[in-house]
Amino acid sequence: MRLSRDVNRRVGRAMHDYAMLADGDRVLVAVSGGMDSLVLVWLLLHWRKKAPIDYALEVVHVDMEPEGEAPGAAAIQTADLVARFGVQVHIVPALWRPVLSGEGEDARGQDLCFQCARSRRTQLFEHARQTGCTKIAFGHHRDDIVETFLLNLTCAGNISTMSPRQELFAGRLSLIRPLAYLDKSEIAAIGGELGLEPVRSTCPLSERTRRGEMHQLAEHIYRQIPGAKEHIFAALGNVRLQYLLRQTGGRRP
Ligand SMILES: Nc1ncnc2c1ncn2[C@@H]1O[C@H](COP(=O)(O)OP(=O)(O)OP(=O)(O)O)[C@@H](O)[C@H]1O
Repeated sequence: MRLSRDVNRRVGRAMHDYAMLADGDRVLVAVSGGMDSLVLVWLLLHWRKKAPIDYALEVVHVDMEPEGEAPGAAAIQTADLVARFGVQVHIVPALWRPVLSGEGEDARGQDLCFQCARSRRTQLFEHARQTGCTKIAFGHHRDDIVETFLLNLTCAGNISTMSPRQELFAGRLSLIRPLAYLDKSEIAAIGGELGLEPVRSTCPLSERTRRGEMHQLAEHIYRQIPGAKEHIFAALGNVRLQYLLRQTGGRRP
């Protein structure tokens, strides 16, 4: 299958703007079984065929519901889908799994989504270290980047988002997001053309998270203001620090 010229150009621009891949890289690709990360695996394989550089891919799924020592149903489905691209998935059983005791919080009142994502990331970092991968590719896209910005703005009181490339551990590990310039709908269209049926999330909280609320808010803004998504995304790279609240009274925050 071929990508449209526009999609191809934006993937290339994201890769280039953030120097995402280099010759000889070993890249861990984090695949959840959702459409975005499945398309990501396909895209990185497709890109390698025509790029002037070569890189190795280690595709990893953190199994949130293992059946004892064996992989769970969602992990098996994910591995089967990725096997269609001729690639094997390494299934890693989750070290930490949420125990629900109410509205998305554990017995100590901590946010389960946050803990779950943090634990999964830690496992992915460790797997990258063990397999000699210096980059981890995630399936986040432009909608995720805008919605994270809205989340941080409205719920955490800061102006930030997830960067298309983020350096960790003094540069020993980079997180990359090659789909950063694509919309979720464009990724779904690619997945549809590839005949992919994503694995349904079995997380009981997936429908009622703060992120879900940010998605609704973003959709509302886009309906009211044409071009708002493009403007918000552009604004994240066009910060006018002198027009923010920078106290100059000598007081340290
Ligand atoms: N269980 C998992 N194992 C490995 N990687 C994961 C897992 N869950 C999420 N990820 C990675 O984190 C990214 C963001 O996860 P998130 O939960 O927001 O997305 P998703 O809706 O579950 O799936 P997708 O982004 O694949 O459609 C995914 O694109 C994927 O790269």
